Amino acid sequence: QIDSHVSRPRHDLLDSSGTFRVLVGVTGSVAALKLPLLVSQLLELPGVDVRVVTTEHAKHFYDLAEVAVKIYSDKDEWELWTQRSDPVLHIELRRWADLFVIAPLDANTLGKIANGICDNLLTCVVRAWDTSRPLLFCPAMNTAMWQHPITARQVDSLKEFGYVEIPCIAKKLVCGDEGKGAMAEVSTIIDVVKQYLQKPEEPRPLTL
Ligand SMILES: CC(C)(CO)[C@@H](O)C(=O)NCCC(=O)N/C=C\S
Repeated sequence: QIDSHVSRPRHDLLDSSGTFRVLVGVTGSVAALKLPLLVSQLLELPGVDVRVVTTEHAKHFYDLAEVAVKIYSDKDEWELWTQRSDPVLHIELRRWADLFVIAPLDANTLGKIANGICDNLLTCVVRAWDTSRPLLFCPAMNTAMWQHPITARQVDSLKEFGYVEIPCIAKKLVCGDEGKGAMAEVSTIIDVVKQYLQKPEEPRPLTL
């Protein structure tokens, strides 16, 4: 249980009524090291509640203890659902969230989403996402990966689905390459999220 060894507020999906609910998706780019910063900046926005959904590869890049909100990963899906009457976590998460921001979106998960592959908790939330709600994505990958012709095709696919790109930027990357591929600055991501901060009108049933 990922909560066992860190003392942080035990948030679950029940305690965030009346707020603007932001789900952060994090995938296996080294830019995932920015997750604690992104979460802490989001928590400073008025009335915002945050949950995280992580892929397994992303876990290599951030320190769990530095993230003060609940982080859902693949095993949580299977711990929650053991029999027919149990809730389905990726469906609970798509119902809960008013906005989904995937930061960083690595090359692998970009490819999965562009093709409807849903082989983990994060991609299942995307696959079930209600496109009337904003889904923002922040690509981050090595410059050579960014320049591969398939990248532009897949980014265009996500835009056709109605998802909003927060473009990557040029930087000297951690692997020493210089060029595009770095995740947008956290301050940029926060500025974009702020543009969506009003509650949808219709009341929504709180589940779980
Ligand atoms: C990590 C950070 C944020 C430091 O400024 C920046 O380099 C970045 O966004 N990199 C993401 C690109 C990437 O995944 N490179 C992988 C191999 S070069």
